[in-house]
Amino acid sequence: MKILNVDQIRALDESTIKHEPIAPLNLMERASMGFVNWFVDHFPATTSTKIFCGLGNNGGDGLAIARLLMERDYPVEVYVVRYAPRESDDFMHNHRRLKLITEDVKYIEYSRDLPTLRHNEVVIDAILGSGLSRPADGIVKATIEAINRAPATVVSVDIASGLYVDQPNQANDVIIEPDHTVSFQLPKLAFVLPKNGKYVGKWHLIDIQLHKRYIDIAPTPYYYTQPNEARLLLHQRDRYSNKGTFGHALLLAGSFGKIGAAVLAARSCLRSGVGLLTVHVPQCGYSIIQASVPEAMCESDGHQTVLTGTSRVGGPQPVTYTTVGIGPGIGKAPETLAMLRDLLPTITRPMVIDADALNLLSENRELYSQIPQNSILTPHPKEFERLTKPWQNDYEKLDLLRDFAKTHRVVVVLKGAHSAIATPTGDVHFNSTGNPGLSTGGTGDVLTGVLTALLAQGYDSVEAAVLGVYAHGLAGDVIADQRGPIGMTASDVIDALRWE
Ligand SMILES: NC(=O)C1=CN([C@@H]2O[C@H](COP(=O)(O)OP(=O)(O)OC[C@H]3O[C@@H](n4cnc5c(N)ncnc54)[C@H](OP(=O)(O)O)[C@@H]3O)[C@@H](O)[C@H]2O)[C@H](O)CC1
Ligand SMILES: [K+]
Repeated sequence: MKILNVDQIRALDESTIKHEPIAPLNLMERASMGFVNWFVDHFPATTSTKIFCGLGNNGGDGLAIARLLMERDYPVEVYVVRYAPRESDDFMHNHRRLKLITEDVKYIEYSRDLPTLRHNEVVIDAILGSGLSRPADGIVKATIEAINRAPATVVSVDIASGLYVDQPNQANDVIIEPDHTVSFQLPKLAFVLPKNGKYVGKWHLIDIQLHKRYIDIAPTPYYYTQPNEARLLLHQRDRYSNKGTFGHALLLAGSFGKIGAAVLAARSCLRSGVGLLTVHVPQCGYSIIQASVPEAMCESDGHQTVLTGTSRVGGPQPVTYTTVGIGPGIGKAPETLAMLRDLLPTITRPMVIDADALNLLSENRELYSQIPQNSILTPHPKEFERLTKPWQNDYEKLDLLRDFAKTHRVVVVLKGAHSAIATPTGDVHFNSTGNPGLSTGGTGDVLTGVLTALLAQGYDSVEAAVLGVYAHGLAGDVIADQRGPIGMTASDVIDALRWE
């Protein structure tokens, strides 16, 4: 699913109005009706509801929503925040329509006009929407602050008032902190950026049948992975296939005290459909791998505690493997760096690079040019900062991410809420699965195993990253549904992986 910028969202509205065709007011009615249907599903008709409206079309939505909820007998109070002398046409029209059914519309011009908000009430925030052009100040700011202070449940229409759709807010901007955002048709970039979490809450999309053709041809680098899109990426297995069909992966993982990382990556690699797996670990890990991952072959390194790449016991060279994954638990010993230096030029196919392998790269940036094209790198934000440089906000981080992927012609999976997958062409796919339960040791090792398995099976790097990250998050969601996110382990995630 595409994520469009604010100008495109405006043009999409206009295109819908022109091509459907539909009057702007009727489009507003359709959007408001969609919101109300969502609201009715979530809050009973006894819910005391206060709607705060601005003077633009977001406020127009709020007035239409007020009328539609009153028609359904919700106890609704309407407040118009009068911050300017100007009102949009569709605001005015909905204002007139509302006045036909109630005289009781209140106006907020000064702080003393603000009502008291109680915990058992719901506030609908329709003050400012995608038309935000400057920080909230004056009475708008005071109203937002009062809503944020209140114990009431808050639902924002389209986007939290004060939050920009696709550009950074300043640190001292005053922004609604909603429990829910109910938006129209497509996600907004602001929704998928981790730092905006409290300004978005849970977000929901209402299909208001905006012009499909416009969406189809609109250029954008940003995508949000939908379940059906992920499912379409899945390769179907041929009945006549054999284990050779699904590749032979080599995982270079583990060091003394961190052999568990190798075990987790190996198990998830096998659970993700690899044909054959060889795990290369320091000597101290040999028996552990043999005993705990019997399906894998094991190669012992010449070194007791760290990877050096020497003395592989009868193992073929990396070049003969379909795919190599490196990083989980390897540490940063000088011998391991030397191994990485020797290894990179010998690998011609995309590989998976994670954890301390990324840290070794960031400390030896001359190696960037040796990374095989289309490799998948899986940094968490701190690792990504080491690979690049610090950023001021999520938008700057996104630029760095796209730049890095383009410059080095790699796929970068920046892990976090809505993991962002940047491609060598500069596109970014935001993941739609996963939950805070995944923030626990070992889940990154599991992801490395998953991605290594997908590359070994012949998925291209972008598809492998989009599908693998989606499936990994979905496994976390399945566990969270069953028994909550707290206490989830990386091993649980492996067990919950599904490829169907
Ligand atoms: N397809 C859809 O998504 C649909 C969306 N709809 C709704 O329409 C709004 C967008 O409406 P718009 O009128 O463009 O924008 P706003 O309601 O956000 O407000 C614009 C006015 O507010 C002024 N403004 C901007 N920033 C501030 C501020 N900080 N303080 C005070 N006033 C502000 C702005 O002034 P300018 O000087 O910039 O012109 C405007 O006067 C969208 O969010 C949806 O809710 C439609 O209902 C249908 C489909
Ligand atoms: K709003």
